[in-house]
Amino acid sequence: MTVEYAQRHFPALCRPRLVESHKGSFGTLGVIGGAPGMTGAALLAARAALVQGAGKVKVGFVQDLPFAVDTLHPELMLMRADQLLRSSDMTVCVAGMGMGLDEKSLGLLFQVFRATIDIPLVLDADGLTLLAQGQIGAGRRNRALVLTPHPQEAARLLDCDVGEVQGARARAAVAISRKYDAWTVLKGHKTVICSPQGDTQTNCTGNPGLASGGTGDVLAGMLGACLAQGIEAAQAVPGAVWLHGAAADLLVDEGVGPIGLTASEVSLAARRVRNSLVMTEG
Ligand SMILES: NC(=O)C1=CN([C@@H]2O[C@H](COP(=O)(O)OP(=O)(O)OC[C@H]3O[C@@H](n4cnc5c(N)ncnc54)[C@H](O)[C@@H]3O)[C@@H](O)[C@H]2O)[C@@H](O)CC1
Ligand SMILES: Nc1ncnc2c1ncn2[C@@H]1O[C@H](COP(=O)(O)OP(=O)(O)O)[C@@H](O)[C@H]1O
Repeated sequence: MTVEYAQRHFPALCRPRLVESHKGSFGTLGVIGGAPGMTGAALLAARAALVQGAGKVKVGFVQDLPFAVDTLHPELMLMRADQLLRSSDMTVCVAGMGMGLDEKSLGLLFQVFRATIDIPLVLDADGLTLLAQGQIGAGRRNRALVLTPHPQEAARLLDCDVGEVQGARARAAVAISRKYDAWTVLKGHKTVICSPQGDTQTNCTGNPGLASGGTGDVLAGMLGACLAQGIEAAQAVPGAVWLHGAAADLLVDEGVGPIGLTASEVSLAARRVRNSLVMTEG
């Protein structure tokens, strides 16, 4: 990880906050996910977004409210997914983490696509598995669609074998971007990022400490937060992936992991990395 690399490639991520900024300057992120048994997936994404600088973060659970407040982060606004989808102030949406795969989840995803035509949408996890079923078309959108599959989800999106994805990762990422007219983040060792136009790049940060449940949810939240802060997808997408890996690398350098590294720790370390980029800007 070098500060110079980030400042050269993702200058928008390294900009200091304007002194006259306010919470409205950094967007309102809606996180939709967390069906029963996977409440944590939505919380991980939402908490990651909060500490990555989103102005306000709302969580729409795919279940009745599991609790009235997140005691670790009471800053989060908690509601049911249908309530969040009816609110009009979301400026970016992140959906799919622990969303479930039943009919109710499919119906919700349909509503998510409908409600987000004019705002960026980051789709992860079960959201991708549902999209791969083909009943919902990504459709025409006015703002970015970002798909963040791990190799198994990529194989579902392309209706092929995971071995084929891993055997030609860049080709798989391009195929997903073309099929869905979207940014693709094909996760795993050396994450491949592909623009909707088919241009690929390979991320250079990260380590096997990230191979634990929930780190992908954290990445989705970070991506949403960067987009909510008004950073264009061309920098927000590769920038958030770089930050996420750089956070894990920092933790390993400090002796936290790779064994036993947790997603929550990555989230907090990513805040430190992000601020270190900003503070050292000349
Ligand atoms: N705390 C929580 O509530 C958590 C909930 N989660 C949710 O659990 C649901 C199921 O997600 P899963 O991803 O576990 O299930 P999937 O069935 O989508 O994928 C799991 C399988 O994908 C394959 N795979 C993943 N990464 C790979 C790689 N780099 N190379 C090769 N194969 C790879 C492996 O065979 C793995 O067993 C999602 O909705 C997810 O968001 C997870 O995010 C973990 C944390
Ligand atoms: N060996 C590895 N090297 C680098 N990054 C990894 C490695 N294994 C996993 N990751 C990263 O960790 C995250 C895992 O995401 P995902 O598989 O969706 O997990 P989850 O669904 O449990 O949150 C991705 O960002 C992926 O790129």
